[in-house]
Order: sequence, then C-alpha cells, then structure tokens
Amino acid sequence: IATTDTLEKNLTEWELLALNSELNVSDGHPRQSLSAAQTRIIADLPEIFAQCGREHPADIEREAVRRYMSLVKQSSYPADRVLLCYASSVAMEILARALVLETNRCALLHPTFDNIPDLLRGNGMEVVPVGEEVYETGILPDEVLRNVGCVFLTTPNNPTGRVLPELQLADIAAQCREADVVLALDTCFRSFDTRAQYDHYRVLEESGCRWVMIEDTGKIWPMHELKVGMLLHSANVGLNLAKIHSDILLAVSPVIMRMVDRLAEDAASGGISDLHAHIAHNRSIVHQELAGVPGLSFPYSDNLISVEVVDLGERSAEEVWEELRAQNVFLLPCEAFYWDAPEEGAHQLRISLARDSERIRWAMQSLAQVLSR
Ligand SMILES: N=C(N)NC[C@@H](O)CC(=O)C(=O)O
Repeated sequence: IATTDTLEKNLTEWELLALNSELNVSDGHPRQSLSAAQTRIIADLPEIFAQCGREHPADIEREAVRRYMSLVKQSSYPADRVLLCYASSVAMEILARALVLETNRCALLHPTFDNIPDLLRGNGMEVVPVGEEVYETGILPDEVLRNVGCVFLTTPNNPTGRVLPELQLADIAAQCREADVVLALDTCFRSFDTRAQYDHYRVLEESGCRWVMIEDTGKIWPMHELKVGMLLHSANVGLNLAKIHSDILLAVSPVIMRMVDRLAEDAASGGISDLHAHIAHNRSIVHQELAGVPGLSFPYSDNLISVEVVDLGERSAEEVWEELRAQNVFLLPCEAFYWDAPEEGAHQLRISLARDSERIRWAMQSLAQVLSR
C-alpha cells in the first residue's frame, strides 16, 4: 500500500528518502571509497586552495576543461564556447529558459531521468516523447521533427545505458539542421562507456546544426557533490545562453575546477579503467546475488553506466521498495523514468553501482530475501 509520502514522487524525491540511510543504492551520485590517488588529491586541497589565490580562474578553468575533454576523448570541443555551472541540472535550466523564448515544444528521449522533462515543463515547454529506437534508426519521426523547436537526447541514456552511435548522431544532426531544430545532448554518464566517446563535437560541428551539449563530472568521482556541469553550444545556436548563465552565476569555484583537473589527470592514467572494472564487478554481484530468484530479468544487459535495472516481473516495484525500506535498504523505483508512460516502469527497480562492493552485496541479499517471501 503506497503511503502518502510515496505518491507522485519524482525520482530525486525518492532519492532524498535514501540520502541519510544505512544502505543507499538509490541515487546515481558516486559514493564509493576514494582510491589512493584520489585520497592524495583530497589531501592536496589546502595547496589547491592556495593556488587559486595565485592563478587566474580562466587559466584553471581552461586547463580543467581540456583535461576532462581529453579523458572522454572529445578533441573537437569549442574551448571558447563553454559555460561552467554548479551542476548539469543548472545547465539544463539555462537551456530550458533560453529555448522557451523561441519554441514551446521539445522532443525528449523516453525513458530518461525525469528532472529533464520537469525542468522543461517548469519553463512552460510541452514535452513529446522520442523512443530509444532512434538510436538504431537515426531517423526522427517527421511528425515530431516538424512540431518541435528542440530535440533533447540523453546518451548514454539513464537508466538504460543505451548509447547514440556516431552514424545515428550524424543523421539526427542533419535532420535537425534541415528542420532548423536545436539538438541538445545530455552526456552525464559518458565517462563509463567508451562507445559514448567518439568525438561528438566534430560530428555536431560538421553537421552545421544548432546544437547544445551538457557535460557533467558529478557522476564520475565520489566528491560529496563537488562537481561541475558544462554547457557548450554551436556558434549558430541563436539562444542567449551566456546572458541567462550570467543571471544565474558569475563563476564556479576554481578550487573545484583544479580538483577536477587533478581527478581527470589521474583518471586518464588508469583511474577510469579501475572505475570501469569496479562498476562491472558490482554489476556481476547484482546478477550473482539475484541469480536464484525466479521471475526476475535485467532488461538492459549491455548497459555499462553506473546503474543496473532489475525487472521484477509481476511484482510491484513500489511494494518491494517499501519492504526494502523497512530494512533500511533503498533502491530507486523506475516509474518516473517513464515520464510519458509510468506503468512501463511499475515493475522495475534501479540499483546504483557507484558504491563499495560489500554494500551492493548487502543490498542485493536483502532484495533476494524480500523477493523470496
Ligand atoms: N537535479 C537532480 N534532480 N539531480 C539528481 C540527479 O543527478 C540524479 C541522477 O541523475 C541519477 O540518480 O541517475
């Protein structure tokens, strides 16, 4: 029985319930222990803080962005068209505020994390769904393309992990160019999947379409929300993004930017492959611990991002969530990812894999025990 506090929750409100709990495998923010190299970087924060008093912020920002983009192999990013934000959701809010001055309808990938449609709708936009099949076909439905001012795609997608391949990006960008529609990409999870690391900016710039890209360090490193969102755009985007950005902030902290620089440097010299191995190991723990439970399935098996979805078959995800909550274990019900057809997620729970492995094991042992009742 859904208690009053579980009705009509957005995903982040579900995640808030888990935030101060013993076993939070709900939100996709990294909470695993630091590596030795990351511990050294944190120990250097006093020196990093002192450097920020001696160096120009622009130099620190430029170097950190360069290092991050090098890590995710984006060599053609426009270094002079980067707006830094406190979070990728701030970048999304800026985009939504700019878009609504030119169009009142946006096409958005379905399913995806619900703060995206909520931010668009909160700015007065109507949001129409586009299925993940466009990641295979590279073809946007004409009835969609002719009736929106923006197409917004998440790649890798959350929670499915589906990646928009290079050829399909090129085809979609060409369609957006021809229809004079802004193409926006949210790539928050791209560091987990090398299939999402072809040079997107070269493809976008070559297409000539009006494009906006959102990058995010918040899903990569366990920095207690010390992170940066990046909003990049084409020269011809024709949206007053910089002006709206200036309404919202002057600058992100150079301390965070220098920290990101150091973390990206370590990641490029082995840290990111260690992270991939850790996530893969945690995914295998999920599959091992649930192997004996009848009626379950993992619908997104080729997913490489730091989450895993389990389909409970006939079982209600919210009822199982409640039983787990009684044991202080928190997963994430998936209904709200399916923002245009919630029933499609009514039997799915998402597990965040960016945790220490024993926590994943405990949480899955609790889930197996609840499901075998
Ligand atoms: N602004 C919001 N609502 N942030 C939450 C978001 O970062 C969590 C997320 O993306 C995930 O759990 O997969």
